[in-house]
Amino acid sequence: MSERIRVAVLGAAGRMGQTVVRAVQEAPDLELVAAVDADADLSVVVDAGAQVAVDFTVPSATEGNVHALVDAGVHLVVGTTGWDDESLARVRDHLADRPGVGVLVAPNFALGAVLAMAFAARAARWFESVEVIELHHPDKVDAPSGTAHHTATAIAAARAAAALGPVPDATTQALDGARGADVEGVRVHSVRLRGLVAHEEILLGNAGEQLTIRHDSFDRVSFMPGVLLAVRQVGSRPGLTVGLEQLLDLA
Ligand SMILES: NC(=O)c1ccc[n+]([C@@H]2O[C@H](COP(=O)([O-])OP(=O)(O)OC[C@H]3O[C@@H](n4cnc5c(N)ncnc54)[C@H](O)[C@@H]3O)[C@@H](O)[C@H]2O)c1
Ligand SMILES: O=C(O)C1=N[C@H](C(=O)O)CCC1
Repeated sequence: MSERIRVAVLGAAGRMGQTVVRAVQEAPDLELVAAVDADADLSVVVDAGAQVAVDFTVPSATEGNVHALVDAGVHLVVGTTGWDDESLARVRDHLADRPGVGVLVAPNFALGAVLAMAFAARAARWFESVEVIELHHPDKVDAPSGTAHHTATAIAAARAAAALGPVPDATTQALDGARGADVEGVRVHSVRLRGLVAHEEILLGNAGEQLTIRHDSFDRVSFMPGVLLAVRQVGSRPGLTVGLEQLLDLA
C-alpha cells in the first residue's frame, strides 16, 4: 500500500471538526497526525508532519490559519465560511510565491448541495424570477450561509451572461430585512431553527410555473465524502481552487 496522507484537523472540537476527525481515522489511506482547536499553536501541525490540514474553524480565524500553513508548505482544505473576493485574492497571491502548495476552499462539501448549486446556475437563464432560502441550525454565526452566497453569485453570473435584467420586484415599502439580503441582485433569506442542520432552496419562477431545487443535509456525515475527496486531491492541485464543483467536473 502507498504511503498514507498525513492529515491535521483545525477546529477539531467543533461540530464539523469532530466529524472530520472520525472520517479521517476511518479512512484507510489517511492518517490523523494532529487535531487542534482554538488557541493551539499551529506549529503542532507542522511538527506532526501534516501534509494536508482541514480547517473547520470560524470566519475570523480561517484566513490566518491558511496563510500560516501555506508558509509552512502544508496543503489546505477549507470548509469554514466567511471568505470574500478580497480574502481569496490574498490567498491566491500568497500561493503564487509558494509553487506546489494547494488550497481548496469550498462553502459546502455535500455532493447534493454542490449539484443543487450547479443545477440552479444552469436553470437560472430560463427564469425571470429567482430567490434563495437557506435554513440552518441556530448555532450558526454567519448569515447568509456561504453556500447561499456561492449559489446566488453563480445565478447572478448566469443571468448576466444571458443578458437578463433585474429580478422583478415592485416593493417600495418594507420592514428592514423583509426582502432578505441582496447578493448581486439575488434575494437571499436566512432561517435559523432548532432541529435543522443545513438546507437550501432555490426558487425559480416564470409566469404560470415554478421550479424548486432543494437540498437537505440531515447529518454532518453528508459533508464527509466531499471533504475526503478534497483531502486526497488538494496535493495535486497547486494554487487556489474555489468550490468542490471543480473536482466533480461540474464547473
Ligand atoms: N463547507 C462545508 O461543507 C461546511 C459544512 C458545515 C459547516 N461549515 C462551516 O464550517 C465552520 C465551522 O462550523 P461548525 O458548525 O463546526 O462550528 P463550531 O463552532 O462547532 O466549530 C468551530 C470550532 O473551531 C474552533 N476554533 C475557533 N478558532 C480556532 C482557531 N484559530 N484554530 C483552531 N480552532 C479554532 C472553535 O473552538 C470550535 O471548536 C463554519 O464556518 C461553518 O459555516 C462548512
Ligand atoms: O452548519 C453550518 O454552519 C454550515 N455552513 C455552511 C455554509 O455556511 O454554507 C455549509 C452548510 C453547513
